[in-house]
Amino acid sequence: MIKVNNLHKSLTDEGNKRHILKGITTQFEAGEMIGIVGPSGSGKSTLLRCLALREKWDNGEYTWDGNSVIKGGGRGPQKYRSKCAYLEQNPSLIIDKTALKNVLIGQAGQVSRLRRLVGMVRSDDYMGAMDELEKYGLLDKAKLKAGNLSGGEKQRVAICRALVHGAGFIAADEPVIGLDPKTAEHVLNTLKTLCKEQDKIVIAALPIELAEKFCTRIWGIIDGELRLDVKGRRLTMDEKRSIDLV
Ligand SMILES: Nc1ncnc2c1ncn2[C@@H]1O[C@H](COP(=O)(O)OP(=O)(O)OP(=O)(O)O)[C@@H](O)[C@H]1O
Repeated sequence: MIKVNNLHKSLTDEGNKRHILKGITTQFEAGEMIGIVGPSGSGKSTLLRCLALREKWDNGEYTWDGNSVIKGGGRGPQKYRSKCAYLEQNPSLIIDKTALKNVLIGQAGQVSRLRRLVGMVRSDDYMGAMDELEKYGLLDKAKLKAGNLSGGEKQRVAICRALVHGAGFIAADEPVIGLDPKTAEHVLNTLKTLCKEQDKIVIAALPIELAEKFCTRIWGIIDGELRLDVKGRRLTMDEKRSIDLV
């Protein structure tokens, strides 16, 4: 169980300090797939980056299975960052390295800088990476340079990379934007299966119709506040109105 209490985050834009997340309090647990919906600029990406320990918190408490990760500000220790993965709209793969190498090296933020720098790979890592790529139908792409993969393949390589390095929680920022509907469904089904069969936690910023279709829970965020927290289902007009989505 992950608990967030009173998360605050401000950002400075051209010298002006803006309060972006205003006291987010929530909790979530293994197996949940949560869709975050809300208008543009409401704070979805910032919340995801804070939850995945990719950005410093100004204030708030964060506990993971009862253990304190953040108390006050900061970004939390590496031990916890390695349990969190952050999937971006366009996965940050190293384009001139193979899919396999990308999986082995890991993502900055999740894997320690030293390990990425040294690029040390054990035979167990190699086998684990190949197993994971095979599970996601990417075995024949393992030796291809990441720059030559399609958008959906890149996103699945990023998911493999997260899992190989021990992610229990994946925060995904609009992971299917720009993908055709069939590929988008494939990526979202992959994430859904991870939650259902491997007890992972996925929290993803998604268009409302995809959140309704794929998620077990929906959060609605507006102006940095969590206004809606319901089971995954079609939202009513009143609920959509409450987060300015009609
Ligand atoms: N680095 C930054 N410096 C200053 N302000 C920022 C920074 N990043 C984001 N913001 C501001 O914080 C607010 C929330 O941004 P965020 O990207 O979290 O929203 P969002 O809901 O994900 O938006 P979208 O749906 O358009 O991606 C916006 O007003 C944005 O302009």
